[in-house]
Amino acid sequence: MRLERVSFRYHRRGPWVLRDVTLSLPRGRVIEVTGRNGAGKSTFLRLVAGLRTPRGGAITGRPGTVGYAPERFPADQPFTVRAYLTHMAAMRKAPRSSITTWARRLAFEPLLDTRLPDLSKGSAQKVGLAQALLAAPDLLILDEPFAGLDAATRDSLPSLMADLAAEGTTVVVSDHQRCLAALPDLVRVHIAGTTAHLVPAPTSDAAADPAGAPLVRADPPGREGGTDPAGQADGGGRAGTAADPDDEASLGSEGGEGAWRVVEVVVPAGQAEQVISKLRADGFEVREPRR
Ligand SMILES: Nc1ncnc2c1ncn2[C@@H]1O[C@H](COP(=O)(O)OP(=O)(O)OP(=O)(O)O)[C@@H](O)[C@H]1O
Repeated sequence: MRLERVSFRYHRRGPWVLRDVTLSLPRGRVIEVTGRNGAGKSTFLRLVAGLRTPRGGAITGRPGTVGYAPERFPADQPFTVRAYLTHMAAMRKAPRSSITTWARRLAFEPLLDTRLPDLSKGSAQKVGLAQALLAAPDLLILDEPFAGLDAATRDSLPSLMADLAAEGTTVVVSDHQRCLAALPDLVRVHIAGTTAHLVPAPTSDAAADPAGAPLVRADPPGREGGTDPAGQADGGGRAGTAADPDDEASLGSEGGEGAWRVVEVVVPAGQAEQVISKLRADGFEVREPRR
């Protein structure tokens, strides 16, 4: 997959989050995305996942099957874990057996008949991970997957990712805690000041420079708009829940592949919250019309 001069901001006149980012994400590797709070890690992941479209530049070579787990799993949905994953498996044409496979592997099988809102944060994270894994994605994108996990699951996750990468999946992971640092062959993308560098992992031979000499470097003109709106994030990870309803350009139809379309969905009032939760869980942007 390649990002070619990719630029993105959430609002037409807002500050750039990423500017002219050019880099390639190698297939079949685990790619760790690092950067300070508000640097743009989640934004980068949403762009890579195709949940947001670049304002400028293009992303090419995205594999066909993409799994995405947001930073916070939207657990406010009135389903049991089993019903939710069954729905997700059907949507992604994944075999139902994949539900048990991942429930066992991520150690939440006893919770399959628990309602999503009743899950602990860590268990909800596991369900979020499982839904991303159901369809055996070629591109797996995980936003801070280690947060809230118990030690056993946290420890097993890096090797799970390495196994998937060995089978050809490109695994892109944002990780504050550097839980992946010990993985051999780790590729690292560091985001700072509207740019993203592809850097050698500290364990790699090429990493003689501890700061990580950039292999490819974007050319950042600096964040426009002056202020860094850190803290205005949409609550973490749900694609596009905080877009400005006036900002049609936030649909990102210009530049990049896979333009978005706006469709209106009319549902019985009593089911609206349920449908909204479902759509958001599936990674779609939901905007409610102004009253
Ligand atoms: N939906 C949104 N609408 C407007 N601005 C947003 C939105 N989501 C994120 N931002 C802004 O984009 C910038 C990058 O945010 P992002 O969430 O990508 O950073 P991050 O590196 O993932 O942060 P953290 O480490 O805190 O999770 C921040 O300035 C943030 O306020």
